[in-house]
Amino acid sequence: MSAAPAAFLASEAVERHFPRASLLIPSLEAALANFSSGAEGGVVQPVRTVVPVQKYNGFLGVMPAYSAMDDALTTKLVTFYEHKKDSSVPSHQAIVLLFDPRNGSLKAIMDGSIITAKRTAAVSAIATKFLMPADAEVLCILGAGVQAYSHYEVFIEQFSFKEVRIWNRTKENAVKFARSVMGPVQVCSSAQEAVIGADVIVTVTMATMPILFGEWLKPGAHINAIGASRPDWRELDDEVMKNSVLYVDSREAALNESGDVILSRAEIFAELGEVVKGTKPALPEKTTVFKSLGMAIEDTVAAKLVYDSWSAGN
Ligand SMILES: NC(=O)C1=CN([C@@H]2O[C@H](COP(=O)(O)OP(=O)(O)OC[C@H]3O[C@@H](n4cnc5c(N)ncnc54)[C@H](O)[C@@H]3O)[C@@H](O)[C@H]2O)C=CC1
Ligand SMILES: O=C(O)C1=NCCCC1
Repeated sequence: MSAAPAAFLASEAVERHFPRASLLIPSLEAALANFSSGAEGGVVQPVRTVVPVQKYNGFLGVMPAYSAMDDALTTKLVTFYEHKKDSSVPSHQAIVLLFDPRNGSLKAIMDGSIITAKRTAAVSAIATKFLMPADAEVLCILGAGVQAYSHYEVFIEQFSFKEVRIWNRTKENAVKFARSVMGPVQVCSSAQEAVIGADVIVTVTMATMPILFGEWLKPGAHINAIGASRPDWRELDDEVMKNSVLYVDSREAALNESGDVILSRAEIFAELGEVVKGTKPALPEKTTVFKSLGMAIEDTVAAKLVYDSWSAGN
């Protein structure tokens, strides 16, 4: 007897079954809490394997995870390449494979790019809910790529900022961003101009050297640091790292993969999952950094949501 053929869910199907990042927030909060509960949480997730493709300035990441609570088993394959200006392909491309945990059969192959964009933004929204200052009014986004759009969408839905600012290395793309999203966005000519006075900052660039400097920060600001996922890459300078309370998605990943954490030697205060569980405090009155590396378990719960909706014929 052979297993039923795997379903293929292209990006249109994934988008249809996962139209808004916020749909995933409850399952992601549970997954983060389970991840930070050790064996009891039932999450098995090794630090991802990353294969450098040095000749072409690219990387292949392999991200497997199993969640006993969700009874879901996946692996994501993701490539990320330094974006060439004339490149017609996105800098990040991904697929997620969903297996039947009972027997190992492959159930679905699905586009992973939308999942990556939305689940990352949803996790940042969770961190922001806990860590942003009480009276946050100004949102600042540094970067204008895929993650900038997904973060904007969920942040605008979940919070009520009075002002949104964007800066991008290539101003043209910041202007394009401001023109294509729903609400008003102020395009800034420098990162400093965008950051000064901001309450919540999202760094979503492919920078390998700091683009956010501590001397610009408003005390009490919250930063979601999404880029710089290699041990020798930075988005934040030492002053940001040393003068903030540092939250991470995974301690193990941060100490292996994050140049901002490793090179600054900043002390990790808590995993976001510990805050969700209530075993570590959120300190929204302090200046806080959430250093996100991205976790396979986030893809697992997203893939399950998509597959369950698809197989129910929604
Ligand atoms: N933490 C997580 O879970 C995830 C993190 N990421 C990371 O988020 C970042 C953004 O990803 P995407 O939006 O998908 O990429 P993208 O290629 O769509 O956008 C990258 C942005 O960075 C800018 N940029 C490129 N080089 C730069 C530099 N040296 N200095 C300043 N800006 C620069 C580009 O102009 C562009 O606006 C990347 O670092 C990516 O690896 C991506 C997926 C998940
Ligand atoms: O979590 C992910 O997916 C990624 N994180 C860092 C960069 C590549 C994709």
